[in-house]
Amino acid sequence: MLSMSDFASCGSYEECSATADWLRAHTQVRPRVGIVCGSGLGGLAEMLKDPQVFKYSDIPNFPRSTVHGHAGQLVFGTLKGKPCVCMQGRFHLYEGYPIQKITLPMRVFKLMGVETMIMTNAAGGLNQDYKVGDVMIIKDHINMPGFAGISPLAGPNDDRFGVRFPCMSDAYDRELRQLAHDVAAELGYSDFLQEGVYCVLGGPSFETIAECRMLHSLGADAVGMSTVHEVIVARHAGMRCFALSLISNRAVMDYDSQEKANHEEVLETGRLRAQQLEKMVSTIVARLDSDNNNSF
Ligand SMILES: O=P(O)(O)O[C@@H]1C[C@H](O)[C@@H](CO)O1
Ligand code: HPA
Repeated sequence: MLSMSDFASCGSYEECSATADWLRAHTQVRPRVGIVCGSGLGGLAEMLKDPQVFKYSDIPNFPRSTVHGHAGQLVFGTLKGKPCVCMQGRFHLYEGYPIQKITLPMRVFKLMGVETMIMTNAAGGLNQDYKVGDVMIIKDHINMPGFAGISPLAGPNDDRFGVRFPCMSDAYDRELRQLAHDVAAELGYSDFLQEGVYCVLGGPSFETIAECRMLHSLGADAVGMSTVHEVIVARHAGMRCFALSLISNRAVMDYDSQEKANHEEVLETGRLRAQQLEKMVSTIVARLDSDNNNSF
């Protein structure tokens, strides 16, 4: 159980610096790219060469992963020659952590030198054109917990990370999205590639039919329980963000349907698309320097 003072220090500059210092002392890798693996997508971490693996339970100030399909370890290594850090497992609001704790790794990565974040997740498809197994480039989000005042940036702003009122209209980097389209076309993946709006809810219950209908009518193409909080903190700290949703199931929109969302189906879809998703992410990482004028 966290005390009030634990809550106050969650995600603070001092806490994040202590974690970044500890990691720097334990690995030679100075990552420029951070990757977050969604449910069932942990195989992304296994692409890293010369991996150095830290269990979350061994890293100061890191929460533990509690969800099946989230291994709970941080992997440092290189991907296509680029120094990377990969979260093999993320944290979710429904696990009971303060939202600032969920997003602490983003600030730690920033302090370690990460410039580009690539997030992945599993999500329910609301868009009626989407099929299970489609991969959606996130172009924008709807932050439902944010409407209720649940924000990782709530509380005093620390200017060392970013400004009090960060802009979110450019949260998902336009050039990286274009790069993903180009890479998918080259790999022959365009048939299952989509681009759309991701809506985050608190979970852990899946949505009711009425909720799915409402979210769809609001303009959401996919619904999930993660990513957005990480993106908000990463953007606040000035990192570029790119995010992919694997449409692991179709959200139930019809009262006659017998379909029921379940975590096993989510993990199974991850297994089916894992290789292609890994290929797509690694090719994007390989191209980061030449196609996006960044400073590798
Ligand atoms: O971490 P992600 O967003 O991929 O996890 C999704 C949302 C829930 O945690 C879980 C539901 O199956 O998968
Ligand atoms: N709803 C919310 N989160 C999810 C879903 C869903 O249908 N599928 C995977 N994560």
